[in-house]
Amino acid sequence: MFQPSSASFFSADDRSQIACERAISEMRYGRPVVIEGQDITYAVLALDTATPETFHRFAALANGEHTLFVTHARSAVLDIDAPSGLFFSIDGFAYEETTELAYGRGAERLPEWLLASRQGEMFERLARAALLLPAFVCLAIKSADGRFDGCARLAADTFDHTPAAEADFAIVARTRVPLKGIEAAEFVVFRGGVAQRDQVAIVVGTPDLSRPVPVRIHSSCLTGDLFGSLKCDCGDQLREGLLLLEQRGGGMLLYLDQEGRGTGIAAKMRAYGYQHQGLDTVDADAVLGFEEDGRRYDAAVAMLVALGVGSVELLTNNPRKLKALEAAGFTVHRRTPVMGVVTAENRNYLATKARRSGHLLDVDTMRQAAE
Ligand SMILES: Nc1nc2c(ncn2[C@@H]2O[C@H](COP(=O)(O)OP(=O)(O)OP(=O)(O)O)[C@@H](O)[C@H]2O)c(=O)[nH]1
Ligand SMILES: [Zn+2]
Repeated sequence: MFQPSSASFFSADDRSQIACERAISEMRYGRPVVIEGQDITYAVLALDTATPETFHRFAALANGEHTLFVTHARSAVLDIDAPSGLFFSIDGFAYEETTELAYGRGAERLPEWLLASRQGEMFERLARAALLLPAFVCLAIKSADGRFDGCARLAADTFDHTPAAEADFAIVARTRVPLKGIEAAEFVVFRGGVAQRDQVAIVVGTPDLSRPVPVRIHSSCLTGDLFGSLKCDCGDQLREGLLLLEQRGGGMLLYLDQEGRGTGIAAKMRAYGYQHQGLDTVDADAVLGFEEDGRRYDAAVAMLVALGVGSVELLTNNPRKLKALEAAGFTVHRRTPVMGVVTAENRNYLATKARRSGHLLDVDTMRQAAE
């Protein structure tokens, strides 16, 4: 018979995990959340989902003591060196002025600021988990401050517990889905991670698990994968990758729910807006407060383990994926490049990835090969 290990359904770790999930959900609804630190407790409002009305309500309650948290990447865009981000004093700032300061290109006056300490990294991770821009209106409060009664609360160190949750994935369904040109494809659906979103692995053929398994780890790209956007090479890589797996006699493609390098479709479209103004893919993300590439591969690791894979041939040009798998204990037997087609529209994007993000791409050779 099942014996509960304690009198309560939830363990302490469960509780902090739940607090975190609730806070993320509340943020996406545009409501303030209380974050209890060892030294300071903050009420925070994610600017991405705030409205002028909620912003001004928060500001009025704050009596001018509220600040704007921005990340290291955003601080650097504003020419300030702040390793863990910083807090701007925004007393008297209107909503539009604050959003401009947080992720616009025309911030006219920089108010006084204070460096953030470790809490900055926590704010950044929270925003990433919520798929929101990493900019928060903050107010230091006493833990029992009645002004924020009813708000979701979480402990600042909650994220120290989440890596386990990020890697907790279970298979919920697997079934055959024949694809164009690939008769033997099986979709294996996993559920888990912080947001319990579903992720899919596509097993092509019958890979020999006793040998290095050909694996492609692909981050979702709605525009490229589905609509054939000319701005990137993702759709080509997706289809090329699957065909390559078939040619190898079997392999696996992990289709990770990491739109926009994990920033989400909304942030990616904002970044495209800045790219139309002439910024490259790295600088456009930085204006929005994002580091160059903050993707984690815990889900990929968990999926490969569940599928019985130990050693891989990795189909990628991205050395970070290689490092992530090696750090998780996989043997990367070899790396095979996956090339899309170079076009006038994606040439700069690919060149930026090679030049600034360390991708192993020789864009000129690719273009000549395509001609
Ligand atoms: N933020 C941002 N994301 C982009 C942009 N263009 C494409 N993406 C995203 O970048 C990711 C591309 O990921 P992957 O297909 O894993 O490719 P990769 O990291 O380039 O590595 P390999 O293809 O394995 O060499 C997808 O999540 C896209 O949605 C952009 O300009 N800005
Ligand atoms: Zn893409």
